[in-house]
Amino acid sequence: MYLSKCIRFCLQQTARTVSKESPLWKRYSTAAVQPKIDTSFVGALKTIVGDANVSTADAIREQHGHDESHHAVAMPDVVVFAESVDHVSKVSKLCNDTKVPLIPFGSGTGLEGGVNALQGGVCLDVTKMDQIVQVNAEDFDCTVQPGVMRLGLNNYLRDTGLWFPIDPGADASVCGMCATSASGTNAVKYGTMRENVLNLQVVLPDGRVIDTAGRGRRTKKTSAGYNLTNLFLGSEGTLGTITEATVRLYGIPEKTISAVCHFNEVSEAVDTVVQILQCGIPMAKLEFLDDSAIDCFNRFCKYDMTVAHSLFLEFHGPAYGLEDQFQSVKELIEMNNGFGLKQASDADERNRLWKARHEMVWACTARIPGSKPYSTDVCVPITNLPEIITKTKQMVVEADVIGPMVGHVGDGNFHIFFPCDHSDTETFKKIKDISHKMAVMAMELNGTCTGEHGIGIGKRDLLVAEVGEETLGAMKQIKETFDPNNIMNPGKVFF
Ligand SMILES: Cc1cc2c(cc1C)N(C[C@H](O)[C@H](O)[C@H](O)COP(=O)(O)OP(=O)(O)OC[C@H]1O[C@@H](n3cnc4c(N)ncnc43)[C@H](O)[C@@H]1O)c1[nH]c(=O)[nH]c(=O)c1N2
Ligand SMILES: O=C(O)C(=O)Cc1ccccc1
Ligand SMILES: [Mn+2]
Repeated sequence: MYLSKCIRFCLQQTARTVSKESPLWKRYSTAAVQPKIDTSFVGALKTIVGDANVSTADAIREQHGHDESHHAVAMPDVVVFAESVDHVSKVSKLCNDTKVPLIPFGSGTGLEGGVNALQGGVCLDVTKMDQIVQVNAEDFDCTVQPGVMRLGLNNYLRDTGLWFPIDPGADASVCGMCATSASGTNAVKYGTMRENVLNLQVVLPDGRVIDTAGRGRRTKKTSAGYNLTNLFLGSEGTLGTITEATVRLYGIPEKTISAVCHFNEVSEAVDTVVQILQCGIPMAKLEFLDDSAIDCFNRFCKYDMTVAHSLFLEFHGPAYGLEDQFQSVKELIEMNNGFGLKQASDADERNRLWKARHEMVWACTARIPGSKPYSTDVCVPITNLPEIITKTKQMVVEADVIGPMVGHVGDGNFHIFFPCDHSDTETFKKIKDISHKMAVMAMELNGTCTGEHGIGIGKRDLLVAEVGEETLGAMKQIKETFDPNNIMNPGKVFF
């Protein structure tokens, strides 16, 4: 009760209603940066990284001025392609000395407008730094530069029998995934980036290069000082540029079982999930798709899957015992009136099943040509999932908008995939309203407004409601300590 009162109070205080006039924002906001980008500044950049690595071409700036989300394009003044840590360090120092915004760019697959250059400035594209620095196969870890993509890393690792399991739907850069604290369908078993990063090399805005756990450290455990690694996970380019990540790896499971089943009621599907987790069955993936999501991907991928609320399940492990886990889950599905349980018979069928899941974003945006995804991304403790899912589904039906529901329900995390077209102002208003109500409801249920996509531009007004005014103040102090000139991705996370 107290929590919910506090959240309502905070929301009244935030930008949604009182915007930057709030005393809260006056107290904590950092001064806006005025870009000073002229020919001599561009010349200085060229001296650092070479002429070919600096671009002011409109097409390149446009490409770097947005991610995959619906947020309006905001072009940087100039795009710089770094080829080394030294480049990143010198460019950062130049921007800091001249108070020019600096926005790190991974692969632009973010969903909260993270790379959009709200105040112009320099977009620092790190994709050319694409070396896998080290693989310590026996220790189950590896170190990568910021241009290494998760799928490329897994291709490289295949012969070692190891893999990196964190799997946001897009093929993102591993360091970009650090920056947003990403996760995906495998988080139920393997966790998110927070549980899987051992060390980060970061270039601070003034050009200093630090290793968050100390140079070369890659232990599973450490009690040495503050956890700076975790500070940079989810920092969304606002504290520094990540130039190396040391991440955990896992053995490719000996056996994998994938399956799908259906339910007539949302509540039956979600109750099944809660019971599977409460029984301690070690699932690898546990994904929910509602009837409207299945309908979308049947149309998009020309599938003929039963149009009903569905659970997509996967088990990883040694061959011994895995079938028993499946049988236990089967019983729970039957107890909750689930039907049509079907195991993928081979790797091809399994890939087909999961490809369909990962195509969902595009299947939904295809429903409204020209639309872009609007990210809703709430996460609650698992016992509160049935309530929020049921109420959210009701809101979407009542508003009569296209809004398929897809959830990493094994983590208490789910999305409504709203295809968003800004020119349809009436629908946009409805989408915004449902999204806001979902976030408030999640917070009232001890959850978060973003389980995996981040705050970016879209959820800045919710951050204070989520963490409270004092905690937001502490976050702002950290920001000011690392980035006193507010050059790092200004306007993101905080107003
Ligand atoms: C179809 C589809 C499906 C999904 C998703 C996207 C899409 C298009 N995502 C979102 C996205 O893939 C995820 O946020 C990635 O972590 C973004 O990585 P990029 O390399 O693309 O970062 P991108 O370049 O988009 O940058 C994102 C943010 O990180 C910062 N940044 C990037 N690289 C940095 C670096 N080296 N140092 C410091 N800051 C840096 C940027 O400044 C920005 O603020 C997702 N996510 C998820 O968690 N779960 C999911 O299920 C999905 N699913
Ligand atoms: O597919 C997912 O799991 C995502 O996180 C992608 C997503 C979620 C919500 C809106 C758009 C894209
Ligand atoms: Mn997701």
